[in-house]
Amino acid sequence: MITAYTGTQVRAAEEPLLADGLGDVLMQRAAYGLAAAVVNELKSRGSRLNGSRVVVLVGKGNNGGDGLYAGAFLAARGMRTTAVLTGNAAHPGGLAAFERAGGRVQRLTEAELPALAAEAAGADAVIDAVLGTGAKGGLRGSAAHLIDAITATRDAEHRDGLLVACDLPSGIDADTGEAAGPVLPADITVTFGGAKTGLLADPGADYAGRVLVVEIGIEEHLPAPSMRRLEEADMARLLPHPSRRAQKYSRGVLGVVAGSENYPGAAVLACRGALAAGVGMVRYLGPPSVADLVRQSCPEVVCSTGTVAENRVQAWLVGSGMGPHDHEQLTRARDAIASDLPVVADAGALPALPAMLAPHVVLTPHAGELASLFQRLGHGEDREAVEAGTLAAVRQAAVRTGATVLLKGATTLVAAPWGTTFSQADGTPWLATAGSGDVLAGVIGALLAQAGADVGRFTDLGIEGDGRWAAIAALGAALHGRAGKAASEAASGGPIAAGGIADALPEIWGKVSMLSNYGAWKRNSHSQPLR
Ligand SMILES: NC(=O)C1=CN([C@@H]2O[C@H](COP(=O)(O)OP(=O)(O)OC[C@H]3O[C@@H](n4cnc5c(N)ncnc54)[C@H](O)[C@@H]3O)[C@@H](O)[C@H]2O)[C@@H](O)CC1
Ligand SMILES: [K+]
Repeated sequence: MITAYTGTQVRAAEEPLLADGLGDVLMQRAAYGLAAAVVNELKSRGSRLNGSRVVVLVGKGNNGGDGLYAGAFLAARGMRTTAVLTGNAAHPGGLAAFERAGGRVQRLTEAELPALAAEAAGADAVIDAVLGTGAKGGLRGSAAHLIDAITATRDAEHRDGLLVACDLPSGIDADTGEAAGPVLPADITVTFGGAKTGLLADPGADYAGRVLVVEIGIEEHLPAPSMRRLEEADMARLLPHPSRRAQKYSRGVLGVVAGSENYPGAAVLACRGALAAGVGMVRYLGPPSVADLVRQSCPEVVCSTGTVAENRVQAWLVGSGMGPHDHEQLTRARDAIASDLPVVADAGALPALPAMLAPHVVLTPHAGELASLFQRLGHGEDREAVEAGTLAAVRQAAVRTGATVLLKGATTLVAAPWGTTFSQADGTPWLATAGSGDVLAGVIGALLAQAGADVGRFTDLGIEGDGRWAAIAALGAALHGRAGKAASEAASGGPIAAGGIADALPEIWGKVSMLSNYGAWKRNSHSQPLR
């Protein structure tokens, strides 16, 4: 599991060591990890280290101190290293070490700015150490102008020197991932003690590139993470496995209220997603013409008639491919939400939600749908505002609705109404295709239907109480993302259609389970009932 923390959490974890006078030791560890990452990356690019040109952009705080000590390590390895001091001061110990190692120091002035920007744009590597967790707002003044000029020159001259962010890209909010000004987009972010939440939420994640965590000795003082990302081993532990005596009803039945005369395909894709994700049975409720199509496309699905109350299921999926005029379907969606069973509410169900929901209701909006939801709740965020602050938006939506909210995007975020947040980035941009969300809703619905009463697999991972609904939604996003990626890879990196995501999913599930000893134990352990 990748865990992430707010800047405040990391700084609090540093406190006991700072009190013991270990501040400089922490900084040297951080700087050494940063320098090592630069060296490794330059080597993997085939660059010669000796004589290569490195520019360190240095702010006046400890982030700049990290950058200066890292620059000193690199200068000592024979790199031609320049530190550009963007503030009116610099970390004294770091500056002295940098100069001792033979680094060149330049103060940023308006007159020098164009030459320094050109030097940085043409360098083999730039270390961005202007602002870290102590930043208040984004880059301003000459530091902001310098970043703009470096970006413009790199673009104009097609330069691709390595860009490395020290702890986080300067100007990104460590907690929220918001960017309040220009930001240099990094190839790698080397972050210290633990990932910062802002690196795992867009737009911060967009600017961070690959995130490497360097241990500096504060880790045992960190509290419970403020954000988590499920990796393969976690997925394997959370995936349900049928017990030897399982039968279709005990494995979970998902009721699907989706599709309409206008969008019949959404019902099919939602059912295909559910069937691929281990559910015992799918029951479909909807207009007869859509039911016919579902029967033809997925003969495994049982098409039922009647009301929600008349159909026995363990969870509901409602809303995919439904519009505001599909009154009968909307009534079913509302009844399902009121049923006390776990529900995934997608697309057309989102405008029909009651004011207050519960965490076992999982909403799956994209940014535009979340903005509409906010507007109905009487708050003004538009789509742009949601995209500029995805983490704050998803958390607010969860708090305001009381539901678990999954915000779809390049980085998918899931927030429980209190506490737990997940960030998954398992997919490929090819997943942005019509019907992809219907498959995702089906996958999450199937996992909700299989949730049962076994909370042990969640608490084993430190996920308590109602946080498990968010974990299930994150697991669904992880499976969906990886299946999409696998489908594209099977097409040599080419495009995928939504149905292909469902087709690729069982193999992903199998591989994830197989790679985990826990999964193997669970499959072979006949005395362990699922539910
Ligand atoms: N505290 C510690 O012991 C450690 C800190 N580390 C590094 O220290 C960083 C945090 O250091 P600091 O608390 O000094 O904070 P920063 O280095 O992030 O920045 C704080 C300084 O920048 C100024 N500043 C804040 N916002 C600004 C803005 N928008 N424009 C211009 N100047 C602004 C502040 O007045 C202050 O002087 C971490 O990100 C990490 O890189 C690491 O060395 C590990 C150990
Ligand atoms: K930085």
